[in-house]
Amino acid sequence: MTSSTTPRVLSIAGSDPSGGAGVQADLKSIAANGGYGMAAIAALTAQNTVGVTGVHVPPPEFLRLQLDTVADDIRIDAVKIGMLAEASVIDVVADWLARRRPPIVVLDPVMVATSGARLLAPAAEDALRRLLRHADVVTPNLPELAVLAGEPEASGWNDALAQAARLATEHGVRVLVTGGHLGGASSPDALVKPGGAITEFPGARLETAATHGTGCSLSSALATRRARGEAWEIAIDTAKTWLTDAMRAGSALAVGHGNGPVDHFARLHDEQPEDHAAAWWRDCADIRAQIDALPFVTSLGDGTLDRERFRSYLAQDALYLREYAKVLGRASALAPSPEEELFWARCARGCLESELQLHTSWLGAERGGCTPLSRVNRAYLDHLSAAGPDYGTIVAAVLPCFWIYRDVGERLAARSHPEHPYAAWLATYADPSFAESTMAAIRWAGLAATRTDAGGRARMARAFRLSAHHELAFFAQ
Ligand SMILES: Nc1ncnc2c1ncn2[C@@H]1O[C@H](COP(=O)(O)OP(=O)(O)O)[C@@H](O)[C@H]1O
Ligand SMILES: Cc1ncc(COP(=O)(O)OP(=O)(O)O)c(N)n1
Repeated sequence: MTSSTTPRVLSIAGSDPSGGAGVQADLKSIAANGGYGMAAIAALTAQNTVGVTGVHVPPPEFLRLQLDTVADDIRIDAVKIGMLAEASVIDVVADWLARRRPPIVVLDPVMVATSGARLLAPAAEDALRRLLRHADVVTPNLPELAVLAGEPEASGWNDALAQAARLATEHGVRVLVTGGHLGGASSPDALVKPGGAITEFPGARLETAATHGTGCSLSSALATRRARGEAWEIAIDTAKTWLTDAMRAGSALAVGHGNGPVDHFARLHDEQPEDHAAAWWRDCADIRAQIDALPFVTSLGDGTLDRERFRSYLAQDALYLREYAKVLGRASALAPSPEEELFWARCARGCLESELQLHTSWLGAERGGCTPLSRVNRAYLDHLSAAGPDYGTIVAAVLPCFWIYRDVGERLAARSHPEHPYAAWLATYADPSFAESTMAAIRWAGLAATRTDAGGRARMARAFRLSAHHELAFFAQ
């Protein structure tokens, strides 16, 4: 059997037949954030967007059977725990975690629905506190935080942070306190660690009724993103940004008459990673047309390019690649997931190998020193080194080098023939592994655009276009 990089995420929670909260929301959230979702049902509710009309708790032993049966067959990378309803159910989950704990456990301590209905028996609150020691992160809203801490509800955000710090330290668990129940213009969240270290995630409050299941959706997105290798702080940031987009799009779903669901797949409708990259590509069509028309490119294609001119291009290319590799190294260091980290690191290595190859096969043995860096090359490299400081802007800035080189190279390679004076060089453009790397770089840069906000996307678009300008100047020098 082959192994997959798609994390398998199990929700242990209650069912919401209206699809906005509970396991139904969890499964959508897990899928929308790049995981494979599974669900063991701890309780059933009869509810809609207006309220809860009933709760039914199946025998806890049947939950134990669901959990063991799934774990007997499937590697579980992360668990998200939601509504557990009663102490006997919580005890089954605690016992299962003690026996077969998956590496990541996110606990959403569901107690009361927005509509006011109780989803946890008051007598089960102690059992839920005992479950905290099995979790990596617990994600209470303000009323839930107060119950877990055994204190009155916090009167403001600073009060909530202090309460979360006490809870985190007492139980040795990270607390992601969510600010949806705060009044005012903002809806911040904060990660509070045992010992009291706080990382805040600011957020503007949206004026929307699409708030049903926000806590469920956030906690399962967080479990999924962490299982994809993002550090806790990055995973919270990306999950919250995703949820905000899903909430914003929720009202357009027009589901129900009360507090409607979020649109978990809002990005599927209107924001594919490829869409961003395609827009940047379209936006530099004028620059690409100028590159195609350059004497250097046309004469390389028809074989009339002057030898010295070609050699000087290769010498600048070699100098460029050494510095470009360092920028790719920065992208790797800032990458939010291990896959991206590895990808950019491999590209950096590939550049250094190509630079070496240029010397061994085309330029002669000596590296550096002989050919001075041209003014045009310096300007391009300065632009790349100054890109950032965020990951998205750096990967947008490095992308045109992949993409334009691949695009121009494809057409040049097609003009080659056995007698072509540059046939050996044109053959390097047809390397399928470079085509694959280019596709992957486009995908990762596009994904970075979906993770950031409008300002970040504008910076990425500018960085891409500016790099395309430098590509033009590089070919023209
Ligand atoms: N009106 C809103 N605008 C923006 N974000 C919100 C809003 N309401 C809730 N959120 C966010 O949704 C997530 C869940 O929040 P919260 O309402 O505190 O939990 P729960 O749904 O468990 O009651 C948090 O990230 C919170 O900041
Ligand atoms: C079955 C089920 N589980 C959990 C909830 C509560 O959802 P949550 O996201 O915490 O908040 P609201 O939907 O109540 O705003 C639920 N309603 N049903």
